[in-house]
Amino acid sequence: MRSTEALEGTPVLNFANTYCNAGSLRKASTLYTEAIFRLQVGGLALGSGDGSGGAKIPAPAAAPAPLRAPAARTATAAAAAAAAPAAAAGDGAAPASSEDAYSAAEASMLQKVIRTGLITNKNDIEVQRADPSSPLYSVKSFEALNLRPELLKGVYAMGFNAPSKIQEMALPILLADPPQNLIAQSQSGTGKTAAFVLAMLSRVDITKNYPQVLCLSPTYELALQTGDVAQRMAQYCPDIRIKYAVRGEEMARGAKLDEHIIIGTPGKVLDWGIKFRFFDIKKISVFVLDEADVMISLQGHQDQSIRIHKMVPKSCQMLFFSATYNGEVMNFAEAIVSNPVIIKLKREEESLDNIKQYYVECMSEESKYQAISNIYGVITIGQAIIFCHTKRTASWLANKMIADGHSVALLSGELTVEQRISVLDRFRDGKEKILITTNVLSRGIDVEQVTIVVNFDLPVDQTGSADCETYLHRIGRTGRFGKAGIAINLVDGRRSHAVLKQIIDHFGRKINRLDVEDADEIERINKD
Ligand SMILES: Nc1ncnc2c1ncn2[C@@H]1O[C@H](COP(=O)(O)OP(=O)(O)OP(=O)(O)O)[C@@H](O)[C@H]1O
Repeated sequence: MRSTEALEGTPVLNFANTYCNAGSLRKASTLYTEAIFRLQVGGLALGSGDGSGGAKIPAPAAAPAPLRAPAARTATAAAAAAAAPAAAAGDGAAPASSEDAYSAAEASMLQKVIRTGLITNKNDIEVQRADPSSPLYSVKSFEALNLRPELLKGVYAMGFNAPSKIQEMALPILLADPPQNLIAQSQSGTGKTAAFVLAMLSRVDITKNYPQVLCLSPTYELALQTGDVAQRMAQYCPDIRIKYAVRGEEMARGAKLDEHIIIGTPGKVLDWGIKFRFFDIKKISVFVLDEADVMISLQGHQDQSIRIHKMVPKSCQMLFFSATYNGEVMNFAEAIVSNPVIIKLKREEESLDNIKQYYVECMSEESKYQAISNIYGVITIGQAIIFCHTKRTASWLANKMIADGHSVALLSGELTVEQRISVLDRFRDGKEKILITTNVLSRGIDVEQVTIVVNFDLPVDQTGSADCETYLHRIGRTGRFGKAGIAINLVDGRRSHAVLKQIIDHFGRKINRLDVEDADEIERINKD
């Protein structure tokens, strides 16, 4: 992961490291936010309504065109006039250079930061069992699991009343005696981490002062996040000790770990377990691979994870968890985990059913901006995400909106993971109402409170054709879980019209035209 490494050694990270090691990434991310603001890391334009949040604000110039009646609640007239991004001007569908490559682990981390609760999934669970003779259980309550009372108390203290769908099926397997191996897949936010953390904690034998449970995470941040869940769940079990094996954590030569649980990244765990022998890997009885697809894919940490996997004893319980597994990775997982039970929670199909889609005819980048101003002038919008094709357009738009008095967060691919986390943290907490972003946020991230998604530029692939999958992911950010959402597509020029038509044809859904100079019409989109 590029960014955290690059920041290591800076005051920002050292300060936050100290905090993270105390076990709370959430607190750390707040510190990052503050530290980042102080240091004004280049490229981050993040502002509040008064424009004082460190944003780069261009000087005001042109006023926006007025709305037709009843224009009583027009947007602030002091529009800024930063130079419009030339590359995109006149045709929002231009296939400008792609940016924002980000890893599945980063996406998962951002997801965890922005999500506030459990995602309830009504879809079916598929269970494949290697040993058909052993019966299948599911639990409807945490009491039924016969947990230590202190652990049960911790689960309830976290606000968990009943197991989630995946937990119903996974927990009996995780806690089974004799232990069973498990490969589990279910979408992000469905309670996987909580499930395996509960298993990790309940498997600890506190009479033995050495590591018994090893949990591997692909990144420093994810390891800390998992540790944070473990510490909260074990808040009434002070006798259970957890150690992070992540960068920044150092041990004296010859020292031995007496913690029960190690949560860490593969490189550090290899160093500690094999090179320095700070713990005896042969005594590990539970091995958890979080984000298993990243950990065992060829592009991921396969070599290191497999080396560790090979060192743990055969009798060790193997638990692989992931939101996704591609076919190859699943085959590989099945090959290295003996007799696994495989649980899959089918993903709820993203659908356009409860999203009202509109397009707005625009002449230029400026008129796209005007369209947004007019909409904001008429209806009250909770939180919105605006997608741009390039980071240049995104930062141009952010500057203009900030200058217009909006509270705007900007998230683009050039930000470090810490910066992205802090931006999302603030947006989730409602500190900014508008999030302007590129495709960095289009996939996999659930922002529950978003009511409007604006495609400032329609999503296109390398050839300039409609990227319908990305379109679905983007507008799927709104209208989740039965709530109605609104998607507005700003269209300028021949090419972007052609892209819009491809999207309409692809989904077979009408996208209505919205006249943003007619306040009545704008008001109606909020009511229909
Ligand atoms: N049984 C439960 N009841 C209520 N909330 C829960 C329950 N289990 C987990 N949660 C909460 O739901 C959210 C998502 O849970 P969790 O992080 O375990 O999901 P996940 O599937 O591991 O997600 P990801 O794939 O992003 O890692 C968290 O805020 C967690 O505290």
